[in-house]
Amino acid sequence: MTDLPDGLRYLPDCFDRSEQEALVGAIREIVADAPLFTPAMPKTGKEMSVRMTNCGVLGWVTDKEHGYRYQATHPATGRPWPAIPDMLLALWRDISDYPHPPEACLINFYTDKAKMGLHQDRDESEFDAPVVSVSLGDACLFRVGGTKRGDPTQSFRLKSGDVVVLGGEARLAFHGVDRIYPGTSTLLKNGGRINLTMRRATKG
Ligand SMILES: O=C(O)CCC(=O)C(=O)O
Ligand SMILES: [Fe+2]
Repeated sequence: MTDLPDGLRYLPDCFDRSEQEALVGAIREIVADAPLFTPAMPKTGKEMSVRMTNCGVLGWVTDKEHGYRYQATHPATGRPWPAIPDMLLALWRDISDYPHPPEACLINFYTDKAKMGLHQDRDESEFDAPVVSVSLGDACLFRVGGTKRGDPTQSFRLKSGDVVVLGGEARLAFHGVDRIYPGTSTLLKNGGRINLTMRRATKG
């Protein structure tokens, strides 16, 4: 991990165990109101291996018909997304270096076999704000490269309580999750990994 792209910050152990437990409690409440759904790729309709939901005034969704987008309501219930928990807003205030709050917090749930292909987060119209990512539960192998798909990549392990910031030059860095390491955390009763990414979708 000698030369991480400029603007990528890795903040290990940002949340201690009791804070992680509090976050999981808050996520459980969110999921009770805004159930996990299975996202599908635009056009092909191929389902992703993660399940997801959101909190915030906007949420990121995707389906075969309408593709990647942010919207104010849950695709299945039609209800507004629940609020972003205060602990996450506090993290954003502390580390985002951006003067407005995040609008969306995407919640990804990975089972043992789930992964996420290399991609850029570019459905936002504000790239001055970073994407702030929190990992909970089982560790994963995270891959990050440059701003072009073919750029060299490097991989490192993210564990429960770690935070990654994709900002500055790295805001549009390609990244993905190659694999989950089952049984590496006791945080989630049934195992798996939760990733939270706070995003600003519109200009402040
Ligand atoms: O799970 C992760 O660590 C990354 C998630 C991600 O890149 C995304 O939701 O766009
Ligand atoms: Fe991403």
